[in-house]
Amino acid sequence: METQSLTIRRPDDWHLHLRDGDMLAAVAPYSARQFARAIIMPNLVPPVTTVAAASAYRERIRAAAGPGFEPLMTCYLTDEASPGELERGHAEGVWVAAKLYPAGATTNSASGVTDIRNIAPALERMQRIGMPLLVHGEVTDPAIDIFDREAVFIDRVLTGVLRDFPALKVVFEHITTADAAQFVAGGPKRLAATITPQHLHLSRNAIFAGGLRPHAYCLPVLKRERHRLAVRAAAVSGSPKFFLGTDSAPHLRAAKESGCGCAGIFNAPHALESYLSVFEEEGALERFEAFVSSNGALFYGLPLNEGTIRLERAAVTVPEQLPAAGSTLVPFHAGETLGWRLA
Ligand SMILES: NC(=O)N[C@@H](CC(=O)O)C(=O)O
Ligand SMILES: [Zn+2]
Ligand SMILES: [Zn+2]
Repeated sequence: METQSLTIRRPDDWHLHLRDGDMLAAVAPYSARQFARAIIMPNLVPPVTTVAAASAYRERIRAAAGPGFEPLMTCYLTDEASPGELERGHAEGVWVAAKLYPAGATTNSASGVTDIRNIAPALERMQRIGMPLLVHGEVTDPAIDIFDREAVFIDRVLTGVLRDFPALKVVFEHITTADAAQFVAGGPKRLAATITPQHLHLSRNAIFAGGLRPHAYCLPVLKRERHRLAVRAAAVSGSPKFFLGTDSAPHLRAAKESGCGCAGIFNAPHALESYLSVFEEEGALERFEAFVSSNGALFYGLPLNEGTIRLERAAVTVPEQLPAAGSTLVPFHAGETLGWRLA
């Protein structure tokens, strides 16, 4: 008989953009409704590079999300990243991890790292204190085709980081390729990956389906079908190295539907249901809970959440748009009907 409902430990989101100000106020409740904790991305303008900025941002998030949601803060690494500041923020319980954006790789990455060698002292310190490195894993070399930038990052950067810092914990964020899935699966235990719902549901054809579809544009860009299938297989494999990280990345409608549209998909409103439909299609419902509620916490060395949530079978139509910051956001799956609902 078909499963009608699923009760699981409260899940966490290991990769989330909440932005700030009016946008933060509009989007935080969607995540807080589903997740107990989230790793908060630091790519604000200006980026979150100091303990004081992270601590103040954490308070703004708590206020916007309400009780029962714990923001886990990250430090944005720049060429000038200070080992002392990283260690202090980690020791004070403000920073859980630090994020590497190769300069120019994605939204608000202009202050990112221009050469991995520049952050060697920071990585050395993080390795020593057990602070994970989170990576946007794409090279920025304009000579490299955009669809190959993740695979080339493995060879040009990630392999060297893992070799030179043999105890550093690394999360390869939002993986999109068979190359990345295979690299993580075959790598050491201290290497893991987050997976977004869009990279499980869509191949790059979605960007061009009947016309140009800005709401299917994110970075790393969607890849060809064989990569989507490999990422799906990794997600439902039961391996503890893969876990939920939505990469929900809100940009107002006008910023997406533009002559130079922003990269990012706002998937927070129905994230869990979206992942669940993938696990159901793959016949892997029994592996859903580990992917969404325990693999990430175990990797980070954090306690598992107390309490449970329930998902039930029901047809839910995702709105075409949602209000935010005096304008609108178009959510992932807009206008589609999903088969599950968070009770
Ligand atoms: N994923 C995206 O397409 N965009 C993210 C940045 C990122 O995670 O790379 C954003 O901040 O908008
Ligand atoms: Zn990224
Ligand atoms: Zn992101």
